[in-house]
Amino acid sequence: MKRIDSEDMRKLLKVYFIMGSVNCRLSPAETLSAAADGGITLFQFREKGPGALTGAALLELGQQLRAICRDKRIPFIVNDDLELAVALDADGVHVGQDDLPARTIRQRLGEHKIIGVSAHNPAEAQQAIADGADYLGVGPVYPTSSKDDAEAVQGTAVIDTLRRSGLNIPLVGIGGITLGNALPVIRAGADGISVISAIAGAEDIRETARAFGRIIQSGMLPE
Ligand SMILES: Cc1ncc(COP(=O)(O)OP(=O)(O)O)c(N)n1
Ligand SMILES: Cc1nc(C(=O)O)sc1CCOP(=O)(O)O
Ligand SMILES: [Mg+2]
Repeated sequence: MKRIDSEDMRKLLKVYFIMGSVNCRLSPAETLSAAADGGITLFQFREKGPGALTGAALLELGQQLRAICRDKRIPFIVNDDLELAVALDADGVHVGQDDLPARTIRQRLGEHKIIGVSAHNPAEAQQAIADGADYLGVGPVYPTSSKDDAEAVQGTAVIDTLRRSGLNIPLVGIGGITLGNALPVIRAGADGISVISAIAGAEDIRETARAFGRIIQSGMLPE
């Protein structure tokens, strides 16, 4: 099978929800189901941070969330962990600058799986593309409390810089994105937004996911 087409990838990035058990107010299954009903377009299982599950419990949760994504027809991406991704037959893997190189992931998974890479500047982005990335995650755009070791806040300027350097790869902004500040991320050149807390911690998860979709689709804030 062949690599995902760039235009299909851009569509998947529109409302990219990321979470693990530590991010959830409700159970992870309830959280993901509600977000899926609200129209998220892509999901990343990121079981990370204090209290994160390991071993059999990690695998069990992964299987549960994987099944929900299959049922709702949402591609399922695993963060960092290539072996977990293989065990869960994930649709792809996301890696950062301190993780396994995208080239290694591509060699192991083949052409048909989705590979995302975090990039913070044009040099990292160019390397990711050369290594076979299908999309970039760029951030933190705004201050975030969901990642202890996040880089310095970059604002939307980092996305603008990447686009002005001529990069046309599908790209998603990440870090501190909310319904109130998502639009400038898109206007700077991102194809979508990637969110943990604004959806996982929302009072109404389904409606919040839906509202992100409306903003990204219309390029406008709701009335
Ligand atoms: C879509 C997306 N973008 C960026 C990241 C961050 O990846 P990384 O820098 O490897 O940090 P961790 O998430 O592993 O802590 C991401 N996960 N997803
Ligand atoms: C997982 C992650 N990566 C980041 C990066 O900058 O690469 S910021 C981040 C956390 C995003 O969570 P929230 O939407 O709650 O701010
Ligand atoms: Mg990582």
